[in-house]
Amino acid sequence: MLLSLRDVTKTYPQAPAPVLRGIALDLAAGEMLALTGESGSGKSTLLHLIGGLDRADSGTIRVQGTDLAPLDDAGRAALRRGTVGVIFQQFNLIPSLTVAANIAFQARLAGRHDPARDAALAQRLGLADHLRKYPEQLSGGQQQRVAIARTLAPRPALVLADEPTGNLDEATADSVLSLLQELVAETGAGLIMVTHSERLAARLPRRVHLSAGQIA
Ligand SMILES: Nc1ncnc2c1ncn2[C@@H]1O[C@H](COP(=O)(O)OP(=O)(O)OP(=O)(O)O)[C@@H](O)[C@H]1O
Repeated sequence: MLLSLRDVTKTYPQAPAPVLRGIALDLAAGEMLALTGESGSGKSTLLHLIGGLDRADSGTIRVQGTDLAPLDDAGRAALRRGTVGVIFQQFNLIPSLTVAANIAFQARLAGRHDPARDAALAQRLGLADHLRKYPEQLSGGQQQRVAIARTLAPRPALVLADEPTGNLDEATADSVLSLLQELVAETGAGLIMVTHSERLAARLPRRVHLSAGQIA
């Protein structure tokens, strides 16, 4: 199993109640899942735990069989460099780097930089004519396509996307999600995408709905 969660619980310090309770979830390689739920239901928190950006209080999270609980910060960072790729709503590109250098960034950190892979991704994502530009010179849709290329370049086994099209208009969101799905499918990775949009959730084969910190 690519991803396996059992009885995962999380309470933020000073919070009156747990934000996640008894979460169990399996995701197989190649599976794509939409994570929905109302604002504050714990979607981003769950994604952060899976990506090793934060720690669960109890329960187990395994990525490709590796339990995240005993990993130190370096171990978690290594997981995000190579195995788990994260795409954010705000793109999070590095403003001082060109598009080409942004695309290469993650794979370089992972020691897996492959210029041919970068070129192929740039071509597929319609970025080939923008490689020498800087992020601020691109539209939102173009910036998110750069972020997708950066995340997919090292061939992560699991892609986590937190409202990846939340800052884009409907038509741009549709085309960016199509590209993301196609490219993830080609690598056989798993995908978990947080979305508020019924329309976008319906495009993924599987949906998990969070309600008040539990899977409904
Ligand atoms: N770092 C934090 N410290 C304390 N409380 C937090 C923290 N991050 C989130 N929370 C709280 O945890 C709950 C769940 O937040 P989370 O961001 O996971 O929800 P969400 O479902 O992703 O919401 P949204 O759809 O609005 O992004 C909320 O009540 C939020 O206020």
